[in-house]
Amino acid sequence: MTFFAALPAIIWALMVWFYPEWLASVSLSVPGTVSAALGVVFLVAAFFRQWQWFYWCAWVGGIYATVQLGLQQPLAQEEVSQLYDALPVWLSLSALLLTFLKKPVLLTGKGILIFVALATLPLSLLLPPVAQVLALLNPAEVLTLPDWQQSSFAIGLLIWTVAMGGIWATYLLYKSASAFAWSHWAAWLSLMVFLLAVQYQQASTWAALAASAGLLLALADQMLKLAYIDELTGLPQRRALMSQLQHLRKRSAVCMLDVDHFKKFNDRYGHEVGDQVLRLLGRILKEHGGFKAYRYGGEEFTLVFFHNDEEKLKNLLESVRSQVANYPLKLREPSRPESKTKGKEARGKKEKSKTVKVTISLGATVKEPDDTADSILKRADENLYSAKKAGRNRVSVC
Ligand SMILES: Nc1nc2c(ncn2[C@@H]2O[C@H](COP(=O)(O)OP(=O)(O)OP(=O)(O)O)[C@@H](O)[C@H]2O)c(=O)[nH]1
Repeated sequence: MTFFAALPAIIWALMVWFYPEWLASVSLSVPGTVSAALGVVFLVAAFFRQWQWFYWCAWVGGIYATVQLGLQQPLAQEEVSQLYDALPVWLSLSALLLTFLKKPVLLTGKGILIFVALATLPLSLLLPPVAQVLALLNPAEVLTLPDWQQSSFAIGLLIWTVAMGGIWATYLLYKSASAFAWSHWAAWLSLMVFLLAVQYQQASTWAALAASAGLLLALADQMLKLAYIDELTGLPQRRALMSQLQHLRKRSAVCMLDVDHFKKFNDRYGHEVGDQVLRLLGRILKEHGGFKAYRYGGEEFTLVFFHNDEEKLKNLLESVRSQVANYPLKLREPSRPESKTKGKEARGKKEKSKTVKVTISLGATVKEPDDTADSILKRADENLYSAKKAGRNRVSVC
């Protein structure tokens, strides 16, 4: 789903491919459209203190400014054509570097330096010697196949864009990347597509707008996650649950679930190991299927079922309970050696690990016609209490 941040770039690429005449016919006459779009991303990112977005805004802004200053004349001029050949190299190298660079917080010396460099370094391409060197590396030039020269697109550039874009997108899919990571790919793609569509009026403006829209969508996704997703387990949290419970279908059921003796567990193995248990539980619930899981708070989770078949409900909950109870959780020895020498000795030996098991109790109830969010949660909680009272590590449904 995080792929949606790339949609503006994809739409822009499809428009260039299928309806280039449409691009020529629509005039973006409002002055400063791109500055306004990047300004919105800046403002929203600053408001929510999402500094990482600033680097990509600077990257888009710097390249857009360079294009405006250097590429608005006929490509036949030598300096302009050198800049045109140098741009794909610059775009690709800097985008990859920025993706993999460990970025500091913006408001530090290093952060500000990187930000300023991203915004201003592309302007160095306007100096003929720099553009000349990069133009020599131009992969598009190397890949240009003479027979295809008649095409309206620069074929070498197209092959380069598809190849690099494809490898990058496969990597993002493989990594189940965030919307933010997709927005980087999208910003790069938007600007590469601009180079392919350089002959069309206002292509650079459309490209920068598509890149900004991708960044803004990724920012919206981040905001939703901050508001609705629990960081520790990756499950939706209480706010999302309450909104789901407001629109519960007629046939549904709710279950409250709680880790048994979690306080003792925390006291014995430490809070970090406790967190490990909660993360594991989150993963089991997410992967189990048959319900939607939420972290209610602390060591309590809520499951929402979209049916009210009690038999099916009991079987599912029993399956979750036994999966958790039988999961051997491997713990690293918590005690760290006091001295470096001891540490080395310890690392030389095989790392000791200990296996522990945790159990959960579950209380569920099916929806009644006049139930509210609070009343159904209260009944599920009472059933959870019964399961605890009956000895824990069990399911109570009624
Ligand atoms: N590690 C960790 N512990 C948490 C977190 N949230 C809540 N806890 C701990 O969960 C424990 C809950 O303890 P209790 O409510 O007494 O429940 P319990 O010990 O599980 O006992 P029963 O529910 O009766 O089986 C407390 O010690 C909290 O500090 C968290 O995010 N991480």
